[in-house]
Amino acid sequence: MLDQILETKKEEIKQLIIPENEGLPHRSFLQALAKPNRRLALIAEVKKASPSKGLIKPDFHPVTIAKAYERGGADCLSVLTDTPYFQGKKEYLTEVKKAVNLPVLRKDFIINSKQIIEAKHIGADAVLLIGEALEPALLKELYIHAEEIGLDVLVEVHDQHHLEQVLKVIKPKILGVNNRNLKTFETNIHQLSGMISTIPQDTLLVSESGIYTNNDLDLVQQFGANAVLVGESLMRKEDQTIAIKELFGEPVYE
Ligand SMILES: O=C(O)c1ccccc1NCC(=O)[C@H](O)[C@H](O)COP(=O)(O)O
Repeated sequence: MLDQILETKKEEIKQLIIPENEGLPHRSFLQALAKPNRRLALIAEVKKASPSKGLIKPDFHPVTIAKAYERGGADCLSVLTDTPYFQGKKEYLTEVKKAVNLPVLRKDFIINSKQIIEAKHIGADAVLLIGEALEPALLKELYIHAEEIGLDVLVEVHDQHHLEQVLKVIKPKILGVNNRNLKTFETNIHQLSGMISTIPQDTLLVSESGIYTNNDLDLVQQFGANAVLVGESLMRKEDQTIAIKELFGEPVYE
């Protein structure tokens, strides 16, 4: 699946026209994660559908969801901008950025500098770079480019091998360990546990995917995570503000 997605991205890039606007004022994704509202920082994902789960939220209104996440105390947002596989849109990111005061990550499959420039123009504060999708030299080039134009970068890996490959070329300020294997879709909430000793201590560590319960939060925090990226489990609930409070084990007053 990952290979198929990357082929689609190569085709999209051929057609890509970067909008001629100034972008929107930058908000620091890194600082928001470093000073979280709770014991673990929360990146809440605006996600309509996914290759592994199909349609997650039929009644999908990205701005309403983003505002509910903000009310629930999310520290940052992640917005899917991929259309073919996640039913996301670039416009959703711009609309969300204008509607809330939180930093916003462009969640997509970035393989080319043009997509990074585009991310800035549509209002993103941060971009995702996936270790499994990029040769180390290209990852380094894109990372430097993103930082140069003022974007934060979430560098993601799934396994120890790719972690070591990434650390040979860059020292990411924010590192995500994806509990989901993007080739098989299997999720393993323990994915981070064996990797912590390789991760530089001052790196902000995000546990991503397959997080459903307060026990899951306890577990990834024990493994050393500073933040979590959560999509499906929040999106499946009727009210995303309540969903966040339930995830963090807080009382919900209706
Ligand atoms: O979610 C998928 O099915 C997926 C498939 C192929 C590539 C990437 C995929 N997901 C991207 C993500 O990293 C997640 O959207 C994110 O970590 C949130 O995960 P979850 O809480 O499990 O929705």
